[in-house]
Order: sequence, then structure tokens, then C-alpha cells
Amino acid sequence: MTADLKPKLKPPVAGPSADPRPGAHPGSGRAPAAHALKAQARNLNFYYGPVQALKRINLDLAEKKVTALIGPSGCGKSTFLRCFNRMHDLYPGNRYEGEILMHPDNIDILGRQVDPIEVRMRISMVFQKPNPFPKSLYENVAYGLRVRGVKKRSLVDDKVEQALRGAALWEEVKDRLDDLAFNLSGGQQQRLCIARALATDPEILLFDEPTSALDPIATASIEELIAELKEKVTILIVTHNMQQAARVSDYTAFMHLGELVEFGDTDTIFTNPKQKRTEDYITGRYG
Ligand SMILES: Nc1ncnc2c1ncn2[C@@H]1O[C@H](COP(=O)(O)OP(=O)(O)OP(=O)(O)O)[C@@H](O)[C@H]1O
Repeated sequence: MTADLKPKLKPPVAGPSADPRPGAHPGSGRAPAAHALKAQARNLNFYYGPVQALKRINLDLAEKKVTALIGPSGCGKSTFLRCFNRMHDLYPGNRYEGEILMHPDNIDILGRQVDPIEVRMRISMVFQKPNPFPKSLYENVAYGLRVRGVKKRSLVDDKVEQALRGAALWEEVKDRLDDLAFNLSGGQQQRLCIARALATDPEILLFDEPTSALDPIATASIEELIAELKEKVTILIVTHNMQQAARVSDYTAFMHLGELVEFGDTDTIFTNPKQKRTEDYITGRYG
């Protein structure tokens, strides 16, 4: 554990669930006991000032698996995702209730004493539109390391190469690391943002509709990359594209009006949902 992330000790969490039926109740998103847990949202409420955007969300993230968040526009997917790296702290009036426990440390990452900057090192985010900094490729990837105070050039070089390899971009850019990031194609820029997110060795990667601004070929390469990345990291992805959720995820959570309606393994959610609202959504009856 990193020293800055001071643990707020909680009683040990006794396995994923006493209830073996994932998503058996609205608001219950428990991963099957077969998988280790990386994080758990517990009774999570979130408010934008007076507006409650998340209502008692309970969701488990299985370690080194991909969990997709689906649901109609405005249901709270991005709001939920952003709780995981404390993005909402940047705006006054936003308020969390409940917990997000990160394992194995069992730390509540929403705890006041936990440094949000350190949370963002361990839980990195990739946004909808590629958003590289107006800097060189090298400096984009090195950014998080510099924030962490890593100065040794050889170490930064190694980490930058490792992250670019991890994002399947190294071979394309290794001879032009000093070029401006904006000179890359959209798909390359998104992979650069993934490399930037990987450079600090995060344990969880958050993707907020990472391919919605990309063409089908670039989309396919990001989806392939997600399949490779889950060997190393736990992934939570928001997507509007249900085929994408079905292709890339192991688990799917369906949200509606700020609630978690149903959670389960992706095949089951798409072929045999238990809740009518889920079925209506995946069959295109609304949303
Ligand atoms: N900054 C904000 N201030 C007030 N309300 C907000 C803010 N951002 C989002 N909301 C509200 O919170 C609710 C959830 O929004 P959110 O963006 O999380 O939904 P979403 O499921 O990600 O939607 P989309 O699929 O359209 O991106 C919506 O009712 C939205 O209007």
C-alpha cells in the first residue's frame, strides 16, 4: 500500500456475498464468490447539490475482470464511475454517502483522510474523447510519474516504454516520442491516454465510453486492448453500446434512475435478465 493512502480500517469483509444470486434484488450487485474482489460500493449515494444522482448502490468489482455499466441516458453511469477516482471532489456542493472499499487494503477511498490524488494514481480514468495534454507523447505518459515525484530519467524512460507497450502503441511511436500528442490520430490519441493512465501502475482502470468518438477500426483496437489489459487490471467501463458491453465485459450492471437495477454475468444479463426494466432496455423497448 502506498504510504499516502492512509487506511481507514474497517472490519474484514467476509467474502463477496452471502447471497449467491447476483442481482437478485434491485440495488444488489454482488460478484460471484469464485472471484476475488477488487472494490465494493456499499450503500453509495451521491448528490449534485440538492439532486440525488445515485441511490444506495451496492456493486462488487471482481478483480481482473471487466464490469460494464449500461443504462439509459441520465441514469447515473458516469456519476458512479467518477466516484471511483474522486472526480466529484473537484466541484463544490457534491456529496457522497456510503463507501467504496478497495481491496486487499480494505480502505474506504471516499474517506476524508484519503488523498484524492493518490486515489487517482491507483484508479485511473480514460475519458470519452481522447484528451492528451498539449505536450509531447513522452511527457503525456510521464505526467503521472512526475506528479508522484519520480525523477530518475532511466526509470521514467522504462515506465513510459512499458505503458506505451501496454497500450499497444509503442511500435507506432517509439521513434517520435518528442512529437506533439495532437499529431496522432484519434485512435492513437486514445491509446496514448490509456498509456498515460497505465504509467502509474493503477489497480483499477475506469473507461467512460472510450470509443464513442472513434471509428470502427480504432474501436476494435481499443476493445482488443481492454481484453489484454484485464490480465493485469480491474476494469469498469461505461458504454452506450450494448454490443460492446457484450463483447468486452465479464459482468454487466444495468442502472436506471440512479439505481442499480440488476447485476450479473454478462451472458445472463443479455440472454436471461431477471428484471423487466433490464429486459425492456436490452431489447430496445426504451432508452
Ligand atoms: N454537474 C451536475 N449537476 C447536476 N446534475 C448533474 C450533473 N451531472 C449530472 N447530473 C445529473 O445526474 C444524473 C446522472 O447523470 P450521468 O451523467 O451520471 O448519467 P449517465 O447515465 O452517465 O448519462 P449519459 O449516458 O447521457 O452520459 C442526471 O439526471 C444528470 O442530469
